[in-house]
Amino acid sequence: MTAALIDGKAHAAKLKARLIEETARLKAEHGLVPGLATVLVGNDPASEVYVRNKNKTAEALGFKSVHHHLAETASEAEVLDLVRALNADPSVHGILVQMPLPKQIREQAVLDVLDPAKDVDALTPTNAGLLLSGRAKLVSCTPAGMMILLKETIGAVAGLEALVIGRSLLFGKPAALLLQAANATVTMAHSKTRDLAEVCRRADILVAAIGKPEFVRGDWVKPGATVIDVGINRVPAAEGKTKLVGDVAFAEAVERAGHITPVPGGVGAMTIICLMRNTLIAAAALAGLAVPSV
Ligand SMILES: NC(=O)C1=CN([C@@H]2O[C@H](COP(=O)(O)OP(=O)(O)OC[C@H]3O[C@@H](n4cnc5c(N)ncnc54)[C@H](OP(=O)(O)O)[C@@H]3O)[C@@H](O)[C@H]2O)C=CC1
Ligand SMILES: Nc1nc(=O)c2c([nH]1)NC[C@@H]1CN(c3ccc(C(=O)N[C@@H](CCC(=O)O)C(=O)O)cc3)C=[N+]21
Ligand SMILES: [Mg+2]
Repeated sequence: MTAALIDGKAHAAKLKARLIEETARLKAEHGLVPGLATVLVGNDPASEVYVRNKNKTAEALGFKSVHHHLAETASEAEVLDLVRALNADPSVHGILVQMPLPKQIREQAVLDVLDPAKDVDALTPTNAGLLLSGRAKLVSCTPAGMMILLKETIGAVAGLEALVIGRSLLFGKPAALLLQAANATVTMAHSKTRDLAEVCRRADILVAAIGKPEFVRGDWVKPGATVIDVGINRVPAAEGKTKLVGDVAFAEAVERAGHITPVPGGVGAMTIICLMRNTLIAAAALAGLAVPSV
């Protein structure tokens, strides 16, 4: 059996079209222009590319977009001051602080000052807690993108065995909560999990967010399962070039899975557009308007 590919780009394009319409409506009816501020600390080339793509997409939707780039050596106080200034800026509705941060800066300290109403990554304790309570206003971008792809490709996940490998605040934890809220039977695995291959073989939905290239092998995949590959790993390729691979050995897994997300062009392609959706939702909520159902 060869799996059907889940086309993240196509689903992202559909959501983008709806967001363009809704952004135009907010502007025409309420004079509201959603504003996204991105903060990058340091010079990680991959992070620079992603943050640039976030600003470009914001502009393509008709958002206001501002970028703040701080030096690798920036102090925690500098980052906190910047976040406080963005909290206070009424033209900014979404603030994204690209992770990871240099080691002199505690991520927790940054998330403790970030206004939850502008926390479009949903990383603050308030938004994480609201998700836990089933009352989330802003949902983490990549997990939200995963849920859209699952709904559009396999429909209901109720009663299915879902496995999430990885337990980060950015992906694994919120992804597991969303799957559980959709009535999947959820297992969370991590670096201390014993016999991961056997745990994987039970999963109807196998989600890998590990950060290790092609770690999940094809024979770990239950035949017919839906595989969501969150990993983004740049590895050496032919002729001194590099290429992106996921956390799943795609060529093997595609022979066993029912549906699978490629890397790139899978769930990663949904992340940025879900960030824009959160920025639009945050802008409407901060302006006291009905939250658009996009
Ligand atoms: N496509 C997208 O939009 C996004 C992609 N990513 C990508 O997803 C990947 C994961 O990132 P992120 O969620 O931030 O996770 P982290 O990098 O913060 O953590 C990795 C997780 O994987 C677990 N892990 C590590 N080694 C193993 C192992 N041998 N077996 C089982 N589990 C293991 C860790 O377990 P433990 O907790 O025990 O240490 C940890 O929970 C990265 O490649 C990242 O680039 C992330 C976010 C968005
Ligand atoms: N505060 C914070 N929020 C994040 O959401 C966040 C972060 N920090 N740190 C790093 C990870 C990683 N991440 C990705 C975003 C977009 C793609 C993406 O656009 N992927 C495309 C293109 C990949 C490519 O061609 O390079 C794809 O998979 O098709 C991937 C990964 C967000 N992250
Ligand atoms: Mg740090």
